Amino acid sequence: MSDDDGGFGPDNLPYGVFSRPRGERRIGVRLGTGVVDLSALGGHLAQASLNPLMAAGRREWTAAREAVVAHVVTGPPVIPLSDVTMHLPFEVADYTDFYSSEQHALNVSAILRPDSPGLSPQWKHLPIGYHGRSATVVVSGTPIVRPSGQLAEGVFGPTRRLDVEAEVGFVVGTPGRRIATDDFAEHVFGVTLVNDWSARDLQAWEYRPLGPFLAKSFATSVSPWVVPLDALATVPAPPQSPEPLGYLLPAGPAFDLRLTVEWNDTLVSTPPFASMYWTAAQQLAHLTSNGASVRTGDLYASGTVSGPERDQVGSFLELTRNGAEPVKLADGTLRGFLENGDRVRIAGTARSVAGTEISLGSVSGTILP
Ligand SMILES: O=C(O)/C=C/C(=O)CC(=O)CC(=O)O
Ligand SMILES: [Ca+2]
Ligand SMILES: [Mg+2]
Repeated sequence: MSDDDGGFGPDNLPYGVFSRPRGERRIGVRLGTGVVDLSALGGHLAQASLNPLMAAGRREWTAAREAVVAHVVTGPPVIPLSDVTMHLPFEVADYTDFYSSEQHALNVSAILRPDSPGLSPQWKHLPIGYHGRSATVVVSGTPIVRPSGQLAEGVFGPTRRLDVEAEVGFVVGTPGRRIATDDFAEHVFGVTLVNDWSARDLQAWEYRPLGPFLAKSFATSVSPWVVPLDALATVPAPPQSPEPLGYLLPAGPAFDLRLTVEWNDTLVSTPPFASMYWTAAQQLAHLTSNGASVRTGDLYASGTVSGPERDQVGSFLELTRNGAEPVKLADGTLRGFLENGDRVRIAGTARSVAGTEISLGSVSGTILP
């Protein structure tokens, strides 16, 4: 990452939607510490959301990126981020969350189900997921109000085990159904960072047998920046055994993304995305394999990203062993789960197709009572 652009140089150019005071929403790309207004380029770039561009398909995406790169080299004005408000960059259609980190699944199982630790029998045969709530996907910086709910039998109140999940989101551009893994890049527009906030006490009480419901539907935060697939270098997917069924093959590309999790400005974890078991192409193939359709603006998230080390986990449930082993923050205070006023920032870096280190931006949220 070069010092002067902070990972937001001309090899990156993630898209976002910004406004200036009393101004309308516009599409821009991040350049250094500012944003370049793309409205002068016209067409799908002169809109208030990324959806029209996302709906236009892969050829248009590549053409738009070429036009943006050509525009950026002419030295256009860069509006400082401090002068703009960032918005949700696209209208979220459906939101789906997967569970594709083997290490995360093993950790959670050992912590929450010590009587039967390990992967569930289908785990290596299909990418497990659930359908979430798109209406509560919010842009980074939106305060997160501590949810209330049933915490245990006869107890309704504010969650005492509010947690984060560091994830990578994939944004669908072109609609489709029964999408082959080879067609991943025809349908997926780009990548954004996701924090899938989770209330562990609600979750433990409500989730069997149908899975997460209110424990995760209250808020999901996303970065304001969508990094186009065209910007990202790919790496080979990790080996899978047993071999998945044919509709999940070939596995498709993997991405060497490195995340960081900061709790009140203390770096507590560095989750490695390259270690994910199921690829984003397999997740999309599975999601649509029954004939279900995806549409422009669908967001699907990887699942919590956890590596093998204690300081590589993507949730505080894992980091603090369900609160039993608190972490010490830089100010000397101890934390098991989130307290009111706490702030979490998930950031990430990637390798660009040009071989440079680029930033995925960040997703932050502060907890309100
Ligand atoms: O294993 C469990 O009981 C629970 C797991 C999760 O809460 C994780 C989830 O939402 C899916 C993921 O992010 O990997
Ligand atoms: Ca999740
Ligand atoms: Mg959520």
